[in-house]
Amino acid sequence: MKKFKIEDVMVRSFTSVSPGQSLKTVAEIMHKTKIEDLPVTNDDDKLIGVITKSSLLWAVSQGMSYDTKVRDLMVDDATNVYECIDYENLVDIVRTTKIGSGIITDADEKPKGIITKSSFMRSMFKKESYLNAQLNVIYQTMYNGLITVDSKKRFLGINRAGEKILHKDNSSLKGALLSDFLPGLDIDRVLILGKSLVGIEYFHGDFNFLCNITPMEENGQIIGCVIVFQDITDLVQQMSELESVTKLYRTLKLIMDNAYDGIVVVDDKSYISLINDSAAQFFRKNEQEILNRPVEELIADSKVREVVKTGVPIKNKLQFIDGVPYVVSILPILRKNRVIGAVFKILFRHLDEVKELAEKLDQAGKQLAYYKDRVKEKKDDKIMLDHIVTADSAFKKIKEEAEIAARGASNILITGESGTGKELLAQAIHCASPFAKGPLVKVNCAAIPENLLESEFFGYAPGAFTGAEKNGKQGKLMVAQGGSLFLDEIGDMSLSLQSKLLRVLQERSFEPVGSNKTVKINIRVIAATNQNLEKLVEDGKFRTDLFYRLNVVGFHIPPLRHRSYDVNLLTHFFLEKYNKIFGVHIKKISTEACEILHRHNWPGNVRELENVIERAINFAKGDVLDNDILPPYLKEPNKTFIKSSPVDSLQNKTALLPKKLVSKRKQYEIEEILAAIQNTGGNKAKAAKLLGISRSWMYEKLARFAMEGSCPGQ
Ligand SMILES: Nc1ncnc2c1ncn2[C@@H]1O[C@H](COP(=O)(O)OP(=O)(O)OP(=O)(O)O)[C@@H](O)[C@H]1O
Repeated sequence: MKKFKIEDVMVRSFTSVSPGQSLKTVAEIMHKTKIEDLPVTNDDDKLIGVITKSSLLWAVSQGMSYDTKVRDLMVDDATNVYECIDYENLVDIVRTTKIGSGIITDADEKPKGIITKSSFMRSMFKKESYLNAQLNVIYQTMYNGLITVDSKKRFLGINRAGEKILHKDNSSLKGALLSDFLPGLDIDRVLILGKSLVGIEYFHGDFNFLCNITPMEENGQIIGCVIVFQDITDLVQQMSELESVTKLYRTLKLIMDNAYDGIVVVDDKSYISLINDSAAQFFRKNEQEILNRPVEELIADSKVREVVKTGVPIKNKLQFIDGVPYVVSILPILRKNRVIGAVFKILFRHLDEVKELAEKLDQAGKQLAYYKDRVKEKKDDKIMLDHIVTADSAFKKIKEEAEIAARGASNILITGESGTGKELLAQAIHCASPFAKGPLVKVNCAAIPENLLESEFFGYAPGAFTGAEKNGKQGKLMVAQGGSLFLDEIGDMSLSLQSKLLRVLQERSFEPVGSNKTVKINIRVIAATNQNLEKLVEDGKFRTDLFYRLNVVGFHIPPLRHRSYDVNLLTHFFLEKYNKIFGVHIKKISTEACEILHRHNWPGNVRELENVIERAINFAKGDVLDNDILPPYLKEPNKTFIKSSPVDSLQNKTALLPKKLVSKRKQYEIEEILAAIQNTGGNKAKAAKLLGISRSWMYEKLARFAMEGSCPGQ
């Protein structure tokens, strides 16, 4: 603040008078200078008194002569003020002096200036407006909001920050009561007791404020209060975010510390930012000594830095640490496509343990398939032949024949690659048959653990062997009584069980394990396999007599790649099915996506197509299924023709002869294109649509076939 200076207050140009001068001279000087109190000095110019206007007027009123001397009227106990007086003392003097002015003297008591009440007031006004301006700047540039209200809680003023926070301006608040704009803010204690309130939390709508409320006093009276407030909504939000980040960090650390494997996390500069207990123990380091150190100080020749640089993950690679092989993975941490760190994971289990685990997993997988089948058996959804979707003439014929065959009781053998719909056909045959009143019991000959196969089939008598259930167990043959027994993967059945099954089929009866009671059966057997049973017979792995017993009626379902009509039809069928399941509305498939689906070889047949559509619907945005959401392997051009299911040996043979395969495939394709053109009355655009391919692609194919001369009738 500006320092008080007496020169700013005093009048400098004045005239001193001597004791011998007359009243007339004094009156003339007063009139000229407009100063009503003049210093009286002696011959040494020292102040000896003051002659005032009021004493002059008094002399005139008494009829005194104008020649009366100053010494007769002057006040000699004049208030003189030293120039180095401070502000408070000066205020005192001005307040108490009788004369109404003060003479400022220097150290030699010589007058230097005069302070009159009016000059003092002027300087006070100046000072006040200066202070006001200063206050206003502080108050307006404050980050916090500030509101003043009077003792009746009426609005007095608000600063700019306050206006912004409350979204109200000064003029709109004029005349308002505090309860109008900050309802519920209690300031009574401040106004009544004169006590300040600090750190009051106040909620207003969606906002949180922190307030300090201070009383304003004048002469011991509370005349209102000042409310300083800060919007802490963001702060509260940030605090809660910080709290959740801390919680997340603790959870992450807990999970990491409890993980069996060693985990090291690095930042974008490959400095260690996190390490779990297992890894710290493994590297025999203390967490604190390794945090924020370059990763190489912990793992000498790891590729962590490389992963951080390239963003390319390294998965399940063998790395020797202290001469021991470990499986490690290094995965980049990405944020908005930028690598911001990496996770190094070391699998502590020894590799032979991993192998053992993989075997166990495989076993568990088989068991899972087995139990899944058992659960499926419980479902009594009826599958009719109409549920089998096909536009393929060969498959349509199979459906017709299956309907006729279903009416009888002959055993049926269904062959075809994996995923072509063998089980679906078996279910439909069962449902269309007189055995439909009974159950359809499935036995996956490849999934039942070898040691359980016999008891699963024939069941066992009570107490048949140690560990057996007390009351014995019904075998599948018994459960299937009056219905159908679906023997899936029959090609995987052991030779010993094959003989037992043959006996059952011949005698239509069997004996449960550990029992000598013969049970008569009335079942229809439907067997299925994706293996070439004839070849297995040739190799002595499958009994000839059983083969003929089962193959009384035989159906071979063609692979999907030979049913390109079906690709389009099934695609739309699954689209509709998964639209319903997922509650989405993917209306169509882009032409590019259709072409990709058409070009693919479908080694996994309908199951693969169903999985592709299910997955695509999961990823689809909008209402069109586009090629970008199809799995990348479908778009790799060379793979589609090479891929062939290893299961059908006939197909395997053709797969080994690419030329033959290609020409056979071409033959199929051209036949389908021509059939489509015929079905659409020669309309090629419609034919392409029916096939789910673009017109240009169809023309291109026709032209190519015509050139190669492979087009029948062209
Ligand atoms: N023509 C079809 N119409 C509708 N769905 C089909 C068709 N063919 C197969 N599917 C579906 O494809 C999946 C695989 O079919 P399924 O299990 O019958 O094949 P599979 O030949 O028995 O296979 P695997 O030999 O591997 O047991 C099932 O979900 C089935 O419903």
